[in-house]
Amino acid sequence: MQPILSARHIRKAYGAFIALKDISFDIPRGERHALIGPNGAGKSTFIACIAGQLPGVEGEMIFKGENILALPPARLAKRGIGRTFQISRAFLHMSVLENMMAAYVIASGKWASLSGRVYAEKIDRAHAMLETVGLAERSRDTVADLSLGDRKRLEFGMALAADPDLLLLDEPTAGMSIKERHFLMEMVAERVDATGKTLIFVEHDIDVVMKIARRVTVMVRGAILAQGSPEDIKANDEVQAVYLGGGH
Ligand SMILES: Nc1ncnc2c1ncn2[C@@H]1O[C@H](COP(=O)(O)OP(=O)(O)OP(=O)(O)O)[C@@H](O)[C@H]1O
Repeated sequence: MQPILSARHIRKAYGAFIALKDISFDIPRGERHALIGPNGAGKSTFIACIAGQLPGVEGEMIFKGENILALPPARLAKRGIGRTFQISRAFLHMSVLENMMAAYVIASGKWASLSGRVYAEKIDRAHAMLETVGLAERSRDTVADLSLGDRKRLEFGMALAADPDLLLLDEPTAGMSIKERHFLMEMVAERVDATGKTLIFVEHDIDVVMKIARRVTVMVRGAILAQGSPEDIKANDEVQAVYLGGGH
């Protein structure tokens, strides 16, 4: 099967510093793929390259057969690439339901002309998504009052509102307790599989990676060190030496 995403010789420099040296790999449709590696390896830079958030990226990023490297984030969203964003400060004092509604309105691209029927339909979808991400009981609460774990669930639900084919999550579990991390990522995996999406996520917790990823790419200093199943990666001596063994 044709991969949903093919990175070909991706190179990105910040001034004189080369953050991504020559990254090439394929992601099959429906895969749950983890990017791991020590701090500064280039994981976030690579995610930002796919999401169209960085200028001056060289190479080719083929998504569903089209080179998307020069496309701005809004066009990428339309083509089916989604990522989570932190809920901005201005929205923290709105309710959970209002934030989810906003995500549906933004995803539809119809800002100004919400007819009563369209509005009712979006409310229904927003309620259904809150149910899906386990926040139905919190719909009237203010986002600022949510726990970090619940806020991440909401951000994930908001990213799903655009129904992306490829979902990018950059350290979705950062700052969470071990229990919350597993709870969030099990829900993410279940949703990704149930809706036939493809997932690329950056994760530092190797236990979460082992449980959630079907395949893992290990990055070190802007290059790929290893790629394989979570079991292969854990057993790889080089990966143990530079990352998993704790010597980083
Ligand atoms: N805007 C920038 N300007 C200059 N250098 C940058 C910029 N953004 C990132 N870098 C550098 O590029 C390298 C890769 O950074 P990146 O954030 O992609 O790594 P990472 O693997 O995601 O690290 P972490 O796990 O710490 O988030 C780092 O050395 C970082 O300092």
